[in-house]
Amino acid sequence: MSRRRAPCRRQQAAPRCGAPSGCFWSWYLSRATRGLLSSLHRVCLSPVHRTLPGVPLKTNGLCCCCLSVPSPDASVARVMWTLVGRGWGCARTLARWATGAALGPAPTFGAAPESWPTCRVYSSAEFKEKLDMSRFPVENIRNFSIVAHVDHGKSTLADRLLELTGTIDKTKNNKQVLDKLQVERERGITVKAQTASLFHNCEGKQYLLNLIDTPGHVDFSYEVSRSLSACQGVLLVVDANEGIQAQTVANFFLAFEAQLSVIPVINKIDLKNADPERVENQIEKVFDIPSDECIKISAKLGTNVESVLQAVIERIPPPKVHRKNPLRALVFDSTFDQYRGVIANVALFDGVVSKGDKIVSAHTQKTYEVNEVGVLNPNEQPTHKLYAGQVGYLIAGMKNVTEAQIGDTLYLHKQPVEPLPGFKSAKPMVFAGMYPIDQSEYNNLKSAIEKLTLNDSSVTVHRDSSLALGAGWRLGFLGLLHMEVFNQRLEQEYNASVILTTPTVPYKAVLSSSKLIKARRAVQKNMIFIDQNRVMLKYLFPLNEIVVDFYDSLKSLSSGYASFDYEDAGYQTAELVKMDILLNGNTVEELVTVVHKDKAHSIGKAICERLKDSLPRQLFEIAIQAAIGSKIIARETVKAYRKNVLAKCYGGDITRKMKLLKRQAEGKKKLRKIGNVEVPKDAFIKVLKTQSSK
Ligand SMILES: Nc1nc2c(ncn2[C@@H]2O[C@H](COP(=O)(O)OP(=O)(O)OP(=O)(O)O)[C@@H](O)[C@H]2O)c(=O)[nH]1
Repeated sequence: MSRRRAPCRRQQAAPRCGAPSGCFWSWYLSRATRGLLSSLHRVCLSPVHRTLPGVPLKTNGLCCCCLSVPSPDASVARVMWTLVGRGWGCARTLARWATGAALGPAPTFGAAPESWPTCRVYSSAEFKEKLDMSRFPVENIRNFSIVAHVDHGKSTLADRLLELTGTIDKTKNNKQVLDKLQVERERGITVKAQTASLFHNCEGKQYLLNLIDTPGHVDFSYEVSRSLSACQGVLLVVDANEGIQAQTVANFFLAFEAQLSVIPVINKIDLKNADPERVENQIEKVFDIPSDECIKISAKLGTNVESVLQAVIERIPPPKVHRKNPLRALVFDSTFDQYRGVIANVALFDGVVSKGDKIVSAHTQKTYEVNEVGVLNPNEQPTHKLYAGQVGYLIAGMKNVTEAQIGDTLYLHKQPVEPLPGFKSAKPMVFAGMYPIDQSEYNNLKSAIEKLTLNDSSVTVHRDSSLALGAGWRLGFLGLLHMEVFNQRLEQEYNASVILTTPTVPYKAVLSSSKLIKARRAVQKNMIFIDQNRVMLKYLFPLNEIVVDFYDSLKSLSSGYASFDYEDAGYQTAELVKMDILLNGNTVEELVTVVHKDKAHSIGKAICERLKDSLPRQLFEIAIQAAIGSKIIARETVKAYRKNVLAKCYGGDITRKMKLLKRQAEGKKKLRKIGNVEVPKDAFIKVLKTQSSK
């Protein structure tokens, strides 16, 4: 007897009813509760929905319609009809889920209950209206960055702006939401500029506010300068207690040179020691901005943050762009997604771009088809099109990281345009060698470095190799923190472990045996009094003196009050020496360093001591020496020793002896021979670590 199986849910006829009835919604909920609720969550979080009168958001992402009606079925129905009635096609998505129509034709809606708004059926084209960015004419767009000195509250202010515009919920967990990277969360600093598009309703007009939260530390200033290219204004945030600091000045001048509107925002007015009036005076004196233009806020408590939004609309001009011209889009940032390829952040200076368009990269001249365009809200939110003046993202099947250059111009196929100026390339200040711990990991590490440098284009990469550490790269960074963060991101985001060699700075050497070069210490260039308590000092320093621990020493000496910024002042003559490390008279190439003459002895001694601790004793004595030219400045000795692996084998079994000797021979393969001395790889790593901590 054949058994008939009960029809599965998908085979059951989906109810097609007009007004939501009990059975319709029960079926709907039982079938796709999870998917539905997550969809509903998005709907309710959508700023569009937020603007519906009488539908305020609740903290868990659902709107009050969902929460205020006792029965979940009824609440879902109510949300759907409310949305439909207001003309938002997202109800169609709900209906698709409700009837299983994602697998078949879209459902037809009948009349809504009398007390609810009238509904209509949306075609799929109309459905896309929700994300139709054409509803933001150029005059309703404001593109701005938040810039400040470290910890003055940029990310906290960004949180409040996201909350005020309904982009995120106001919950305890929503802190520094634009600091998305693990390294940012762990270190509590921003290292990567992040974009968010906010939809804001002001006096009956819908505004599109594109906000870029930037890092404050000097090592990431390249992120700031790039972000400013997509903006017409900046919020210059100044701590009401600390006042103007080094990066405040540096960032102001970046914005000033780019001719952007600057809105000074004095933050942390809630602090006990806050003195906003003093900071106002500083701002007037140093930047020549009238003190009445300063907005005093507490980003933490949300005090007066609405005035910031108002000022953004009133004081920052809309972008000057032409939508009717052919597309001209600047790639100002990009990331790599292993499934979708390169995701390029673009600012549109002219024209329109939509899914399906054929675009060309001015840099590579390659043509691509656009798979997706959208805005960051703050997560990716696909849109139908992006228009000139807007900032968003674009995915166009670029699978290779070298195809998406930051600063590149994208244009439509067969409609070439003059490329945008792009960006000045970053000038690395600190260099270090990077090697895989295990050479078999070389290709994986190569791919990881390529992907990460796509997201951090200020790092320079050149291939390098070392006899001790194998094939690797020579990387250039903007500072020591930048180097540490890059290394940490490699580990956290790409699961790569690497050996980083001593950070060094670039030198220009005149190769002459007789010429000695006169040393130069820091030279004071000028001194400006910002107010009664603050002074700005300018010095010319040897770069090597400041990259490693200068910042920390300055902070501890001044109890945290002094701040520091630097820029490249070109090459200067200095009394530098090349220090060799010798093992039994043979130079160890990996440990050759350039050091200041006065520090050569202490550094040489430390390296010799560490090498002595790391070298295994061998059959002969090993002399470890630090030398400048032919002059030995430090020496350590490793005493002779013979390890007799057969010592414990008394007579007998020859196979056991062979095994022990074989194991010893294998161990020796991991050693590098310098002259007659065998050096394990670990020894190099330990010594290089000492040098970097010096
Ligand atoms: N009391 C007080 N603290 C604030 C206020 N705004 C920010 N903070 C605190 O200041 C610290 C730094 O805030 P962030 O928003 O991370 O500063 P940031 O400028 O983004 O920092 P970086 O991106 O690393 O330069 C955090 O501990 C915040 O809680 C404020 O208005 N009042």
